[in-house]
Amino acid sequence: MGKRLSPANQPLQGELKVPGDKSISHRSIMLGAVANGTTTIKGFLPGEDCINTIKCFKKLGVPIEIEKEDVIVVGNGFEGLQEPNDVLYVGNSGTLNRLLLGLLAGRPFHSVLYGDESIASRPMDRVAKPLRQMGAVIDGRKNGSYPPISVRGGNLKGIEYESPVASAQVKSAILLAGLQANGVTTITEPALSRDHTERMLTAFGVELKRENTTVSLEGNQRLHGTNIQVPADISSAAFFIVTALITKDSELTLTDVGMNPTRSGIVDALLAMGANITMLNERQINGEPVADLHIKSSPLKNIEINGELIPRLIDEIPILALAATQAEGKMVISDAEELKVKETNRIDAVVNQLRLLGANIEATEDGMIIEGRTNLHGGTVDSLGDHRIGMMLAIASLVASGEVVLQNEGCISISYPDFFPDLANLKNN
Ligand SMILES: O=C(O)C1=C[C@@H](OP(=O)(O)O)[C@@H](O)[C@H](O)C1
Ligand SMILES: C=C(OP(=O)(O)O)C(=O)O
Repeated sequence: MGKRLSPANQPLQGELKVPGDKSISHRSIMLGAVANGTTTIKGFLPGEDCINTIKCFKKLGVPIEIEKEDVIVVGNGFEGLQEPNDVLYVGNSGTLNRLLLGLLAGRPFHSVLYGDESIASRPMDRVAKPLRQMGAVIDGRKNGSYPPISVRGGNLKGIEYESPVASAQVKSAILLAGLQANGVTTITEPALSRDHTERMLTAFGVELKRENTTVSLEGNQRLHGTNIQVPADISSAAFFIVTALITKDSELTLTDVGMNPTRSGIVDALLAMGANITMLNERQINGEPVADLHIKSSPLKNIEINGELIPRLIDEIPILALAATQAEGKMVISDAEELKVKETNRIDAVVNQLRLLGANIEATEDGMIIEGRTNLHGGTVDSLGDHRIGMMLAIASLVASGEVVLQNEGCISISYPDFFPDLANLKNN
């Protein structure tokens, strides 16, 4: 069947606070669970990925309550985690699977992690390899590389690790294991990936050293329960930022958006393309930069997207590709092979689905090339079970000349359960 999206060509007007940051929401449960004392989380994202994080930690014996808008986690240190009686379901979440492996690598018991069809094809060797070097016993499909994956942890020793990929999931998994290891753990990455783990560990009282792309910490440190306020997710905000820019006469304010420099590459890229985006009320919450964004429709010019910018906007590439179809000139995205190991192969998914609407776009080995400015037409497209592809295609329907039918739109609730009602409110203002 699919969801029928009629062409809108209508401005977006008004103010919106998008839901809480997914990366920060996951981490707030994980660190709260292994801290000593109570952690109260405000602005937690109630998307499926983060709900699965809560369920996994409940199975590990951690009391977690949802009280109105707040999530309350009562941690009892790393020792408070108990061997689960059942397998741990990580759903669609790479972040949950990889960070949980890191945490459990330090626990002297057996756990099995499994997820949905997409997770089964996402590589885990990038975390399993360094965690084995630290002393954990990890096995899984295809020679221990793919989920379902099992871990028997304990007795870890610190390592010095040079990661071949700029991945916050790899870095965070190693740091979570390192906290339980004897000695110092150091990780260096080829470019700086999102640093929410480092910032939040500091908020929980952990001491760590950071220099450029290297972070290190001493093992056997304790975390102290704290209060966490989760900023609005810039990755969710990106869908509305781009909509406001590419639809006529739009004017939109997005409040409390997380503007961590390791995440704000999408705003930098759009500003370089000529976007009218103003940052207001810039402030810090729990060591995370936050601002309100004011966005007005703008004529855009395509630029090249590559290098150190890539990890700073990796999840926003699908919506950036849509923006490029509406901008003047050619956008070349390169150095983005990591897109191939997300919820789908996002190079193929973006190219194949946008082509169905008439986009002039082609895949390359490590990215894509988009020729603007194209009049998109209607058609039947598919999220392929990937929430970011689903939202990008829903936004594409707003600038298409005919009806777009979006198949498998249900996955959008993985990161943004109220995406369609929020979009409708901004259109009706
Ligand atoms: O650590 C995190 O919260 C995330 C890290 C990124 O993945 P990688 O670590 O694989 O780059 C990102 O794509 C994902 O959406 C969330
Ligand atoms: C890649 C993503 O998440 P994860 O790796 O946690 O599945 C995403 O949300 O775009």
